[in-house]
Amino acid sequence: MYLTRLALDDFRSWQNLLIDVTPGITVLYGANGLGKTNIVEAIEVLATGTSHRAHSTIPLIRAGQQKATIRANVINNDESQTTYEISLAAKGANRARINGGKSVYMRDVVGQIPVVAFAPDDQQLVTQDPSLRRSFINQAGALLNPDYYAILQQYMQVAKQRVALLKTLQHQDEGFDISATLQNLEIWTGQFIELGLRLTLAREQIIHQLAEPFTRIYSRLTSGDTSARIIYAPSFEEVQEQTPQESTFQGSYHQETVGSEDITEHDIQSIKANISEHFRRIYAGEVARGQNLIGPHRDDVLIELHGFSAKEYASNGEAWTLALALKMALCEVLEQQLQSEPIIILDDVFAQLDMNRREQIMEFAQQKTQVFITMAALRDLPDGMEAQLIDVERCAQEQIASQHDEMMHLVANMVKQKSQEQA
Ligand SMILES: Nc1ncnc2c1ncn2[C@@H]1O[C@H](COP(=O)(O)OP(=O)(O)OP(=O)(O)O)[C@@H](O)[C@H]1O
Repeated sequence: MYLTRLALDDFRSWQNLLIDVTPGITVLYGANGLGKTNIVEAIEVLATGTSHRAHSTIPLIRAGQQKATIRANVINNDESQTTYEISLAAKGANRARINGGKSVYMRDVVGQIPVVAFAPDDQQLVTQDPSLRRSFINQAGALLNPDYYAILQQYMQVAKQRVALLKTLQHQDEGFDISATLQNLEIWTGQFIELGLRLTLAREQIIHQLAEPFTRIYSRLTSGDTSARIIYAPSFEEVQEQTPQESTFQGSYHQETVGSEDITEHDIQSIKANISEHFRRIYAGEVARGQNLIGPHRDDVLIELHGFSAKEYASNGEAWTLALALKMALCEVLEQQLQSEPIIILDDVFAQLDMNRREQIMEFAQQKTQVFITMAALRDLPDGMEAQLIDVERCAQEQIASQHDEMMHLVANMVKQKSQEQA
């Protein structure tokens, strides 16, 4: 699968952009701040519904506008063509279209185009706080599990409603009859557990799929270090109790982790009952803080090296290689599951990485059907690499020229209207 055309309207810095691309390597080059990352970020958002550098839709929409549109023509494995389009709204629901048809949900488009992006700050996946690892697992989930994105959206919605109710309870005056609000909270808590558990089990399955290739690829990148592990750490500890994945912190590690497909209906009912019980214990604290104190929005993925937490112990170089192995593991799992190579994005990786890592990433990417590379200066292009070159400064100038034309057209129309009114 590969892209042949990308069109953006009011996405980040781009009022309008239209680029035609070919399979193989496409290099987007130009000075800092021209909008190169914005272009590849649009591909990532179209593929996964999210961006690794934005937590909401607002920053993705051009400043002062209400809506951003990303459109791409894709050639599928059977050589047919599909046009995918998503519209991100500053207010209200985001929408999507396939082949210019009727408006559909974002979830109908998300996951259709397999894309994995590599960036120099990927090592933060290992060293920084859990929200980055949750973003990674959400993107992986959107690509690997057709239900994942919809479950995540519903969970976030219910989590928001539940917080609103907790805050209402927090601010009730003494003597106020709170029984109706409590009843309401009970209903939302039930839904929160239901959706939260589905999300937790989906995430567990994704980490289960990634675990073996991650360890193997890390070993290959480091010429034989087999100690790298990823372990899912769900906020709903009740799931882990039911499906233990041993960490090397506590002793010997079992290569065979438990996937969510091994969990029976009986297990699920018992996990739900235990989570409900947990909520009863923390309920007063939730009201006091006005927050959902447990749930997948507090999950983490532990990354270990030599039995220690990589977040605390890994060197910069090790952290970068761990992150690289994680992204490459996702590519491998996607490839096996979809029988098609994912599209690869290498965002500004060449200028900032040492020669060894540049070579590792290039060797990997050069075998893929389509690769997008952004770079400030063409001199960073590895010697002998054949690529389609896109001058982003020229794209930006064309955009300014078309804005100018549009403005002149508007002014001309206004003058015409005025003179007609006077006549
Ligand atoms: N929502 C937005 N509306 C308007 N402009 C935006 C928006 N979001 C980002 N920008 C602008 O986009 C520009 C950055 O674009 P981008 O990150 O793609 O640059 P780049 O070409 O990749 O640069 P570098 O080589 O430094 O990484 C900045 O000037 C920023 O102000």
